Order: sequence, then C-alpha cells, then structure tokens
Amino acid sequence: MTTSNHRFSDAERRGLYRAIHERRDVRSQFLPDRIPSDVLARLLEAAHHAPSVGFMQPWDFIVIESRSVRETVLAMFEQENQKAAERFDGERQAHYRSLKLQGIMESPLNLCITCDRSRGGPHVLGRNSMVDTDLFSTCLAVQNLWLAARAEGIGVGWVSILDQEKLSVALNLPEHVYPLAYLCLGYVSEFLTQPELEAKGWRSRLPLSELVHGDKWGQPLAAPWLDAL
Ligand SMILES: Cc1cc2c(cc1C)N(C[C@H](O)[C@H](O)[C@H](O)COP(=O)(O)O)c1[nH]c(=O)[nH]c(=O)c1N2
Repeated sequence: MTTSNHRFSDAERRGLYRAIHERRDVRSQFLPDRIPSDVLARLLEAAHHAPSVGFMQPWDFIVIESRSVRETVLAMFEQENQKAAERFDGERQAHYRSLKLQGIMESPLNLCITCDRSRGGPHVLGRNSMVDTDLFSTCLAVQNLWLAARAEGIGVGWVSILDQEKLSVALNLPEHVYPLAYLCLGYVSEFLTQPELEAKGWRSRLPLSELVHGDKWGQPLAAPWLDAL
C-alpha cells in the first residue's frame, strides 16, 4: 500500500478552506462561456473520488448541453416552483417569488448526478443497516465537484425544485437510477461573499455554537473555543 504525507502545506490548507468558505450556490451570475473539456474532466474526476459506502461509487454523470432538454427541465421547474410558492402566504410568498432559484438556461452546462441504487449487487458493505448510504455517497460526489468547481472559478447551482419522476423520464433514466442532483455549471461574473438567500434576507447562517452539543442532544459543551466563533 502506498501512502502520502499526512499534512498539507499552509498554502494548500488555506486553499482548501478558501474553497469551502467561498463556494456558493450560483443561479444569477452565470456567463455563457463554454467550460473547456479538460476542466470538466477535472471536475468529474473530483466527484468520482468522493467516498462511497462499500466503495460502491453509485454515481453516473449526465452531461446536458442540449437546449431542448434544458427547456424541458426549465418547464418542470416552473411548474414545481409555482406549487412551492403557494406554500407561503402574503409577504413571504411575494419574497419567495422574487428569488431566482435556477440558472438552467443561462448556464452553459447542466449536469445531473444520479445514484444507481443497484450498483454493487444486493449486499454492499456498510449499507445493510442504513440503506440510504448510497444516496449520501452521491451527495459527497456533488460536494467534491462543487468545491473543485469553486477552485476552478466555476459556479454551480443545485436545482431541486423538480419532480423526480418527470426528470427521470426526461433524462431516460432506468428505474433503479435516482436523479439525485440537477446542477447548473458555468463561469460567473462574481461569487457572492454570502449565500444569496442570506443576502436577500430569506434566512441567515445559524451560530455554530448553538449547534454543538456535548455527549447528548441539548447538553452544552464546555468549549471556550466556541465563543470565539
Ligand atoms: C440539496 C440541495 C438542494 C438545493 C440547494 C442546495 C442543496 C444542498 N440549493 C442551494 C441552497 O439554497 C444554498 O446552498 C444555500 O442557500 C446556502 O448558500 P451557499 O450554497 O452557501 O451559497 C438550491 N438553490 C436554489 O436556488 N434552488 C434549488 O432548488 C436549490 N436546491
């Protein structure tokens, strides 16, 4: 077995944390520039190096450039988004309707990351008790791609306001393949410094210190370093 140095240089560490903190969900700032194929290859390679239960690697990547497929997905979004808006009342509904929640046509590339729930056969190591670990693994592939994209200067927007069954039909997915993440990708004019939902007053980041418990749920953790957050 080969191994690697266990610690990154300071610059490498800063780069990693920068990608984590400066990654954004993008829907408004896409530029039309094509993503070069070598860059796309690096993003897919990053996704493919995510951890997965039993090394199942349940993901597939559907690279969507076709305008007509994107138009179909956009129509699905409009339909679902209308239903979503109706769940809110009054001012909150007006606020919801003012939010831009997808960049399907403005981004030059859409990518669906799917989860093949049957990959690796009926008994996947680590998935006996928690059967959704294949979905969790695929989410990690999404996150790897999202962070790598940030480092490449590429914005990613996740669109989940879609009917899964209709999306599966539009993308010709087999029954056992789940359309986990529909993503819009492209270079951007800028990356916002805070989540767009926060910038637009929809919801703020919660204080981490309120989310850390000691030993059991609800028990405070004596940790002075939390006060510094
Ligand atoms: C599973 C999942 C699904 C969605 C999202 C994210 C995730 C993880 N997000 C993006 C989400 O709003 C965003 O991540 C948060 O607002 C935090 O912002 P940053 O990602 O830090 O910029 C998202 N955004 C959007 O405009 N339309 C959408 O349908 C979705 N769906």
